[in-house]
Amino acid sequence: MNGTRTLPTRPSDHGRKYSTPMAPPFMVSAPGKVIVFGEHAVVHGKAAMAAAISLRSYLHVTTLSKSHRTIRLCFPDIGLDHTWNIDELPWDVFGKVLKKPKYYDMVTSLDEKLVEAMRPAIEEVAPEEQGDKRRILQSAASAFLYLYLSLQQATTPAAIWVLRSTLPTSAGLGSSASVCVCIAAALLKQIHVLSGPHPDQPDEEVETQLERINRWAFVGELCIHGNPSGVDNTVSTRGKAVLFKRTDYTRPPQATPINTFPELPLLLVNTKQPRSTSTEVAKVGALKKKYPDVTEKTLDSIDQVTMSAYKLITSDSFDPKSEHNIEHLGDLFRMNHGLLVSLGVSHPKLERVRELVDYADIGWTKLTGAGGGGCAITLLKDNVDKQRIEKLQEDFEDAGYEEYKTTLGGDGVGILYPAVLKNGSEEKGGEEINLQKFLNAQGADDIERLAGVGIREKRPEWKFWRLSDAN
Ligand SMILES: Nc1ncnc2c1ncn2[C@@H]1O[C@H](COP(=O)(O)OP(=O)(O)OP(=O)(O)O)[C@@H](O)[C@H]1O
Ligand SMILES: C[C@@](O)(CCO)CC(=O)[O-]
Repeated sequence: MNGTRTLPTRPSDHGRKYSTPMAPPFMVSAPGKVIVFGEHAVVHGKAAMAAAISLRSYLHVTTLSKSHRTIRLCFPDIGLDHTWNIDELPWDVFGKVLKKPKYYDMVTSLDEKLVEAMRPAIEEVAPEEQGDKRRILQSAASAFLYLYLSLQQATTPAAIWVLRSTLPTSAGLGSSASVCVCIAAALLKQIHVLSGPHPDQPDEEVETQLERINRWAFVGELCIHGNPSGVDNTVSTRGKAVLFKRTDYTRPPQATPINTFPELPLLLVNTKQPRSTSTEVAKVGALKKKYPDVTEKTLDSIDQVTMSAYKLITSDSFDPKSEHNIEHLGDLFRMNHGLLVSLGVSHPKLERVRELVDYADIGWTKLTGAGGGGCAITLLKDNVDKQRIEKLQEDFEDAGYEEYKTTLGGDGVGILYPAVLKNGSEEKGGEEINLQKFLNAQGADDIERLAGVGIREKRPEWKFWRLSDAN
């Protein structure tokens, strides 16, 4: 069954009085991330340091009445609009063939039998598309379907899922992880196994909810990436900044919150060179197979760079305004980038960013995320002349690159339940973000204006699972 364009309406779209006990439309949002140190090495059990950014994905879920039996996925950023008939999905594979995992289980690999059973439903997604475009659409659809079949029942109500992101897709800023966190959180919310979020929730309970969401987001990442370390979904779920390490994939990773993550003067530039994380990760895997000793040593060196940066920024004497400290961190940026180049995951367009920054002599640059294109981050030197930054920004524009303004270390996954904002008015009811409004938003600015989390203004209706020491 393919994309129907008309949107079924609920009995009452205007007020919030529903004539049936249907769940109201709700939203989930999760941030992207920058990896400050340690990408790729982290896939091989070394440490990585990453921070959430203010660019985010937003998922809107509308439950339909019992007369509908469809699940529609509408992900306009990537051109996906597909509808499945719920009763035609392979629900029977679980139970008959496989043991259905519990919502609290830790799933660390995909079950080939379920992947196989899902295949016909995935094959019918975007059959008219070819190559990379098809892969992008089908991988997003598989992440959703795998989680949907794992967490829901055949009796699940019909629904429309619309996802829009202010993050660039496939650019190293964790777009896939933020999508997977949104999907995992929304599915868990729908089956009523998430408590909160509410302000006085004890830390232990907050941890349980975050862990639950993160585990399933990781399964979504397995569908998109193949071999994720879990750092992206962990930062996207928890927000702020973490030092992450995973040596044993059958156990939860170590994720040490960095509560004192400094406000660093960073430029974030997208080369707009498309690439896929799974390809870049596979490249390093192949290199390690070919040259095990040398590659392992390179990965160990990245680990040392990451740990050295961690020690530096968590030391009591670290001051982001200190020229000496920033130079130290900058040197570590340069070393980390050089090691990534030697692993073969840079790209001429990323090297061009580094070159332009080096010529301007205003900071230190490294690729961020999987590389092969995508984004670079530049740590700016102290007291850099404004004109030199402006000239550099012109050079970036001339090269066809895009710079993003973002802040580091914001909130992780959040929920807006129901999808209603008061928007400064005390009027009863407030303003509902209905499906059509969400679909009509034009681009990132409009999405943020309509539903944005903590960027333009504090929106108290959005709720987050916050740990007491991370506020
Ligand atoms: N806005 C979006 N809507 C729907 N699916 C998306 C969206 N953004 C990303 N995706 C899914 O995530 C995939 C991109 O994941 P990929 O890991 O290659 O890039 P990334 O997560 O942006 O980069 P990195 O892993 O280096 O941070 C896409 O192929 C698509 O399946
Ligand atoms: C390249 C990589 O290290 C980071 C991608 O953002 C892959 C991963 O950790 O899953």
